[in-house]
Amino acid sequence: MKQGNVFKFLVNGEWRTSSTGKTMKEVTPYDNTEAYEFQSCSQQDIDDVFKAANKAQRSWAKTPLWKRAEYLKKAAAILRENKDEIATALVKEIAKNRKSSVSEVVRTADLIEYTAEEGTRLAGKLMTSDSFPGQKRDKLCLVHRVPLGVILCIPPFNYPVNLCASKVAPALITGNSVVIKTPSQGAVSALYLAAAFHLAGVPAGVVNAVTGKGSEIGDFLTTHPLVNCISLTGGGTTGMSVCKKVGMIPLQMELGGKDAAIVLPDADLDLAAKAIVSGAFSYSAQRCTAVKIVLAVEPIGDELVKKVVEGVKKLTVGHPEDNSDITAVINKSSADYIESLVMDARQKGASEVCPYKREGNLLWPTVFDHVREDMKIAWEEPFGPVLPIVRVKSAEEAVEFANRSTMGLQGCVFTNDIEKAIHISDELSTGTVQVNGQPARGPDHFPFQGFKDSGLGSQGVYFSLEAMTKIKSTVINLRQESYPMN
Ligand SMILES: NC(=O)C1=CN([C@@H]2O[C@H](COP(=O)(O)OP(=O)(O)OC[C@H]3O[C@@H](n4cnc5c(N)ncnc54)[C@H](OP(=O)(O)O)[C@@H]3O)[C@@H](O)[C@H]2O)C=CC1
Ligand SMILES: O=C(O)[C@H](O)COP(=O)(O)O
Repeated sequence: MKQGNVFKFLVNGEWRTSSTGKTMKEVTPYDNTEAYEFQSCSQQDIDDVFKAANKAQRSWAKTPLWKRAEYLKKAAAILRENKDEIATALVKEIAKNRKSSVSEVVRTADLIEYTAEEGTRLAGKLMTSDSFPGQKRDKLCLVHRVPLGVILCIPPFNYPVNLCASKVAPALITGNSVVIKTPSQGAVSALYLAAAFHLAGVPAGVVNAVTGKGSEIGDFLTTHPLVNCISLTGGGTTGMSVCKKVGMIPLQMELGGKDAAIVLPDADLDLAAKAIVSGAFSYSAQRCTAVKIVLAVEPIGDELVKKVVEGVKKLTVGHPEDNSDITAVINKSSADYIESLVMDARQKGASEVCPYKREGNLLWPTVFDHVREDMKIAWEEPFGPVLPIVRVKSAEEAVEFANRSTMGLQGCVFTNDIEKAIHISDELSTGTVQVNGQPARGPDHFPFQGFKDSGLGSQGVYFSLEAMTKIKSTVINLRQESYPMN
């Protein structure tokens, strides 16, 4: 998959260099040294990839389901065998700490195996006409779930292996072929995922992967006539712009979040503080499901803030190879953006209870208390280690505040009163509400969806299987009614 140190792209079962000979280089987030070099795919390359995917799909769809499942299981085993090498790529490309990088690979193998199993159970159904008023039982409807065709899978930088597999595995088991557009930061990690399917013996053209900048090849990819579905995880701006450009094809969009943690006065504050620290700062808060705002219902504000600050002080800051909790954010422009939110909150008088500090792209975990709604940090998604805390007077005020966000991915509520928790869950405009726990996508078979600007459709193994298939029915019109008897 590479020539010298330069990685190739995967087309029709073959690792190739770009037709233009153009490559691009990627630097590590933590010291700006070269991480990898890979192909900058041209429109010609992309055309070749779609043609191959389109051609391979029909025979793949006719491959028995048990056999497709075997390929997936083999790919999962290959990932497990190579978890350390793939983790090295994750460490270098996206500065995820080593332990979390290894778990991303293992979690991905689990996800692929689970998808293989679940996919073999995805059955159609038989419907009969006599259940509808006035009808006789003279029509049998065979309802099948059929593949969509070629799925364009676009993962983000923060889970280039796992969020790629969460699209590829359900697509393959349901008989689709895939074109992976790797994220520019994280491209090699995603290529390793493609390589696992290639090495597992998946037929040529079924799994393809292109590399190149989204800003250069994104439009050509997403508007290509041979794309039958796009599954994208990324920022709201990217998602929205893709939605506006593509025609009438199914879309699965997992976009940004501004997940709120609502802490009620009767909550177990130790539990809440622990979940908030872990939820807000894991992988330096570069998770769509990170806790991005705390709404502390008085009078527990002071006590909660004290416990959160104690937890934050225990976080380690440094190099991903040292398993630091906080590592460099993805690039300079991200660090600059986060800093601009910090300066805005500082200037407008928020209390900096865990102070901001920066060395290059490494940002120390920062907590602002007494954040007000005129501060940008109350609404924006920093995608970096800065946590705003807002004091509110009631649960109703907390819900109203959270619902003013344009995003609606997840939210969480801490309380010992399950009735109140259910009521708040009913009221929050988010795809998921966690009770007494931090927001999280996993376990990966749970449904995962955003309301409002946070997305379109649902992910999660079974829900992705549904998303990557469509219903086809064959109606058998009988000359006489059919009532099977014992
Ligand atoms: N809801 C969820 O599940 C998740 C949401 N996110 C959100 O993603 C953002 C951070 O991830 P990040 O990777 O920076 O997001 P981006 O939106 O910048 O990129 C996501 C993916 O889209 C590609 N892309 C960029 N422009 C286009 C285009 N015009 N057409 C097609 N593809 C394009 C990128 O390629 P390239 O890298 O080459 O630009 C990348 O592969 C945050 O806002 C975060 O909340 C992240 C993870 C999960
Ligand atoms: O990409 C993301 O940020 C995720 O979908 C979040 O996944 P996680 O909750 O497992 O970190």
